[in-house]
Amino acid sequence: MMVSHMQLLPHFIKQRRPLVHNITNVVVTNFTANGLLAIGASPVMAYAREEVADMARMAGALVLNLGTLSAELVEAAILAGRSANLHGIPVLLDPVGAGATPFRTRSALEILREVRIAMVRGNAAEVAHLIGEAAAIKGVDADGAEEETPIDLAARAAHRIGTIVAITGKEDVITDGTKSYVIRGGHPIMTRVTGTGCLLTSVMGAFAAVEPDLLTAGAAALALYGAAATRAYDAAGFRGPGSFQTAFLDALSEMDQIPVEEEAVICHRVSAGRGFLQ
Ligand SMILES: Nc1ncnc2c1ncn2[C@@H]1O[C@H](COP(=O)(O)OP(=O)(O)OP(=O)(O)O)[C@@H](O)[C@H]1O
Ligand SMILES: Cc1ncsc1CCO
Ligand SMILES: [Mg+2]
Repeated sequence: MMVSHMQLLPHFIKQRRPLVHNITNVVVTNFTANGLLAIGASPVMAYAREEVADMARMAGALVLNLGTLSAELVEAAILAGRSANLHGIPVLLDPVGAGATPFRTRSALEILREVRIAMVRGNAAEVAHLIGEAAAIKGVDADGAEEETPIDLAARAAHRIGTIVAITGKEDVITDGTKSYVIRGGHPIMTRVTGTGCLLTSVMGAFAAVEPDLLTAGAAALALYGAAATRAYDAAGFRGPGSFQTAFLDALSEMDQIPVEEEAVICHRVSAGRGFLQ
């Protein structure tokens, strides 16, 4: 079922054009809107306290991103999140820079307390800080080549926070604490284009809007996003981060025609809450 079912989801997005309400950061706003449009979703950015609850209620998913944080943004995120919770709409959290300042960590934790979050997506450092494990992050070697697969960290976070947790990097992992996927794809050039992580969280929101099994939705989004990035890098005429960003938007618009290799998606089951059996 796995990959073949995942492969259907981009078609559903193009058919249903789900509204994705983003409360996001000023750096990635345009890229996020264009990326969501490319896959066939309907993006909206709305921040005013006066309207966030009404907008969230109409959406297929709500994405909260803490990249350019303020007290007002946290307030709006909580109002929108509570409205989404009330109406059964999945809420995703991108805790950008958690751990970088106390305000960022505190705000992410406050949102996790006040809103029922379905999915958290961040890099390993951000997720580790959310569960107070900053010191436990394994280092990357000098070339950044040997990053540890953070599957156990993701599972601990899923248990402690009580959400699905996705950690991205060289390899992506996603888990609900019981079942997990390790996904290979993408390209290192993605770290040289700002907002590839932020857009990914919003793309996961679009997938969550069309697939009620949120772990499957998240894994499918990671796999197809990575496959689109690989296709973009391979596209003729690639010269650097600028042309990659353009090629990536083009590849995202063809997501429904990009095959995901079976070997790129590995499913594991948690054994007794720690360690994984394939
Ligand atoms: N070394 C790498 N090789 C392949 N893909 C990568 C690599 N690093 C990141 N990616 C991909 O880039 C995307 C963004 O992940 P990343 O972990 O960089 O997010 P992030 O740190 O939140 O980024 P940002 O904050 O800039 O939005 C994911 O699809 C991930 O798979
Ligand atoms: C560069 C930057 N600063 C705050 S948010 C952001 C975009 C990546 O999340
Ligand atoms: Mg990020």
